[in-house]
Amino acid sequence: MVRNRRIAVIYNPVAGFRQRGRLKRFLKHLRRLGHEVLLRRTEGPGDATLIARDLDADTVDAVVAAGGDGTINEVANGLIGRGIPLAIAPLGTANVLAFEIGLGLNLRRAADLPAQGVAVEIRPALADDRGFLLMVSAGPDARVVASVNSRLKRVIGKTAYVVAALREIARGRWQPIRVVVDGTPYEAGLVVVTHASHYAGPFVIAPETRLGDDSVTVVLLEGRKRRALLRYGLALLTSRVAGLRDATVLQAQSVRIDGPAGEPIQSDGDLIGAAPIDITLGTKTLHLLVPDAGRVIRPVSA
Ligand SMILES: Nc1ncnc2c1ncn2[C@@H]1O[C@H](COP(=O)(O)OP(=O)(O)OP(=O)(O)O)[C@@H](O)[C@H]1O
Repeated sequence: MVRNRRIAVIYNPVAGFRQRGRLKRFLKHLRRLGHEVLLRRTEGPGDATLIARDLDADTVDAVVAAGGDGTINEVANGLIGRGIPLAIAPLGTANVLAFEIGLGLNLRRAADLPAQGVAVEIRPALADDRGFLLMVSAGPDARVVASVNSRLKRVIGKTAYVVAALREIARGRWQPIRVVVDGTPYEAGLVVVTHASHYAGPFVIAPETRLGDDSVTVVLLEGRKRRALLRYGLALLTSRVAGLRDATVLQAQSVRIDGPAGEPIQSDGDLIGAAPIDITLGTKTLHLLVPDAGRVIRPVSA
C-alpha cells in the first residue's frame, strides 16, 4: 500500500516558459494522491539550495525540484549527502534530466514519483566544489548559455537560445579549449564532461553513460569552425555525435578544463563560472526518485 507523504515542492517561477498552469496541474495531481504539500518558491539564483538545505528529514519525506535542470541542480546541492529523496517536476526549458530518467514531460507520471518512484543512490560529480547531475561543458554551447538574454528568454522562451546560438555561429571560428583528462592533455573546439547520456533535451550524446556510473564521460569535438559546429548540431539532432570521426569519447575519473582562462563554463544548463575548473567524482550520495532504475544504473554483466 502506498503511504501518503509530506512533500516539499521547491518551485522556480522563472524556469521554462509560462509554466504556472503546469505547476498548478502538478500540485493538483500530488494533492489528489493524498500527499501533504509544502510549496516553496525561489526568490533568486541559489535560493533553491538554501531552501533544500533547511529542510529537515524528520518533517519531509521527499523533495520535488519543480523547474528546469538548473533548479534541480540547485536543489540537489542542498540534499547531497543527506538521504532525503529528490524527485522532479519538469517545468524547465530543456529538461534533460527528465528525459534521462525516462520521465519525459508528463506531469501525472512526475506526481507519482514521490510515492512510487524507485530510489536510486547516485554520486553526483563535482565541478570544483559544486555538485552536478548531468554535465559540465565549455565551448560554443557554454558561450550561448553565457550570452542568452534572460529577459528575452522570458518573452520568447527557447527561441532566445536560437538567437544566442545564431550570434555564436556568426562569430565563425573559436579558440581551442585545453583539457586534461586523467593527466593527459587534449585540445578541442567543444568539451562536454557528462554523467548522463542525454544533452540539450531529448537528444543523446553519450549512449553508454548512466547517472549511476563511477566515472564521467568526456566528449571532445575537434572542430572549431562554423561548418563543424553545424555538423555537430545535426549529429546531435539524430543522436550520432559520439560516432563522428572527429569526436573522441573517454571515460575519466578527473578532468581539468584548463583554458583559455576566462572561457565560460556551463553546468546543468546554467553558467557556473570560467576556466580553469576541476571536475572530480563526488564521494557523497544523492537519493534520486526515478520511474525505472534501469535507466540510471548499469546492469551488472554476467
Ligand atoms: N526567483 C528567481 N528569479 C530569478 N532567477 C531564478 C529564481 N529562482 C531560480 N532562478 C535561477 O533560474 C535559473 C534557470 O532555472 P532552470 O535551469 O531551472 O530553468 P530553465 O533554464 O528554463 O530550464 P533548463 O535548465 O531545463 O533548460 C537558474 O540558474 C536559477 O538559479
